[in-house]
Amino acid sequence: MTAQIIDGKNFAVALREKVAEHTSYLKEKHNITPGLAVVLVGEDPASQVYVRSKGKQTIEAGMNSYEYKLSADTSETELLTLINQLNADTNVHGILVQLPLPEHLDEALVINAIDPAKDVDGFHISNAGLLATGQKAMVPCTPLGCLMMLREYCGSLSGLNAVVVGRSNIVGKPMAQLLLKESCTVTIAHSRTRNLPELVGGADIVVAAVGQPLFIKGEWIKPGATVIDVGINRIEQGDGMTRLVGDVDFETAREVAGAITPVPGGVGPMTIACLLANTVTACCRSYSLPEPQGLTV
Ligand SMILES: Nc1nc2c(c(=O)[nH]1)N[C@@H](CN(C=O)c1ccc(C(=O)N[C@@H](CCC(=O)O)C(=O)O)cc1)CN2
Repeated sequence: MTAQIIDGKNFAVALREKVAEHTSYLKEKHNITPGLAVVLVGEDPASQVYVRSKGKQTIEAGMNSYEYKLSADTSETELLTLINQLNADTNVHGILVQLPLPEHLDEALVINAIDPAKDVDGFHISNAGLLATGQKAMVPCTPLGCLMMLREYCGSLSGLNAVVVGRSNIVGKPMAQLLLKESCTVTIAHSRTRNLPELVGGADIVVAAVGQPLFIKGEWIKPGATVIDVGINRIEQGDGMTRLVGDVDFETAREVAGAITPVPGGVGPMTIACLLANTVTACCRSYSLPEPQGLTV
């Protein structure tokens, strides 16, 4: 059996279309344009690419994009002052601070300074708590994108065994909460888990977010399982070139799985599409307008 490839690029195109449709509805019916502010501190090359892409896709969806590029030596006070200004700005419905931050900045302090209603990354402690208690939250973009694709491929997830490999606040933990909310039986594993091949072997759904290239092997996977690979790792090819791979050994896994996301072109494109979706959701909530179907869970 060769797995069906879950094409995240197609999913992202469809989601961005929904976002653009609702944005134009908000403009026409309510004279509101959703606005997203993205803050980048420093010159990390990958972050610069992601931030550029976020700005471009925000504008393409018809929303307002506000970019703030701060030098790597920006102080915590300067960054918090900017966040407070954005919190108070009624044209800004979503605020995002690109991660990772330079080491001298306290990530938790910075994230928790964002107004939770504008926290379109869903990283604020209030949103994490709301999600963990099954209440309406801003849902982190990468897990949200994974869940949207899983629902489409598996239909009902109720009763399925799901293993999330990875325990980060950004992906692993919220992913596990979302799957639990879908009535999956969820196991959170990580790089130190002792019987990982055995656990993965019992899973109908495997979400790999461990941050280690090719960590999960095809022979661990249960035949027919759905595999979602969140990893984005650049590895040396041997000829001086680098190649992007996930946390799953795609070539062996695709021979066993029922469906699998590739890297690149799987989860990654959905992350930015979900960010746009969260911005529209945050905008609607801020005006107590009905939320559009299909932009969140
Ligand atoms: N504040 C945030 N910081 C970071 C997040 C986040 O969600 N919020 N996630 C990542 C980076 N990221 C978005 O910010 C992101 C990563 C990857 C992709 C993507 O489309 N990847 C492509 C491959 C791209 C490449 O060639 O390098 C793919 O997988 O197909 C989009 C967004 C960390 N920081």
